[in-house]
Amino acid sequence: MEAKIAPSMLSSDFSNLASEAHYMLQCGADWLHMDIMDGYVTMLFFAFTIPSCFCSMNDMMHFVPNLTIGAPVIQSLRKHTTAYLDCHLMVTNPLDYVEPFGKAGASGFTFHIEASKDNWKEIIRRVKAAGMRPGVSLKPGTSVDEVYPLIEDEEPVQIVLVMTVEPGFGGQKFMPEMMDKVRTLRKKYPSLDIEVDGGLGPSTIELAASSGANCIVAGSSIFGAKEPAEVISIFRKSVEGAQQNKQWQR
Ligand SMILES: O=C(CO)[C@H](O)[C@H](O)COP(=O)(O)O
Repeated sequence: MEAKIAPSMLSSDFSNLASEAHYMLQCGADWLHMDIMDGYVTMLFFAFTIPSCFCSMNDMMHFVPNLTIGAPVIQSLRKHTTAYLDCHLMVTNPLDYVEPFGKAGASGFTFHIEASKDNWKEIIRRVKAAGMRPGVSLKPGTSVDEVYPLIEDEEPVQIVLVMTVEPGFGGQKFMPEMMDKVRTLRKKYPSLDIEVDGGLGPSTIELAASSGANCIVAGSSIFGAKEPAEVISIFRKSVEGAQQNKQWQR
């Protein structure tokens, strides 16, 4: 599988998003990874202040404890680049976001299995109808077999994003135990795009690549480097080497 290196724009300077995006592409990035988080700080506020008769529990639940960007930012960035915008939706109701993200110009729409147990078929159908590439992500505590039905469906997801940290924040420590999921997926689905996200850097890329990941998301290690192009190049070499030798089979 082809290597796709996707800097996480969560670590960029949001006040200069377009120029940061151009810089990453100049440094050799294939995709730009956009983290969409719905933030549950407000949920606690609302839970204590709004009587439950005004909104359902589902309306109050949010997926991650951080609030980032939404479709308007994707729409603004799209005016400045034709790059593949790899959108990772860490939100409670992914179906509500499909049309706005399609219209905004998102390229990939990756939603969480934990937030879509009842409606993933409908989400995939609408993502494709909106012209985006569907993907599914799983949190560290979720078993990998939960995503098999979405890969084996007649309208399948085209990428699986294995979280290697708890979703919510950049700069966390890579969880090597998640590599069992990556190896299992790679052995079962040799031509699937498998993405890893969280704590990837020069010291963790070999393990991720040799387990079978071909799409690499990294924020701190790329944006924090003196030479981001060098880090991107290290990632690419690791993935290409591992894919050539099929290292996960050993
Ligand atoms: O999805 C994310 C957090 O939920 C980020 O994309 C991820 O953590 C990347 O950041 P870093 O490379 O700094 O760990």
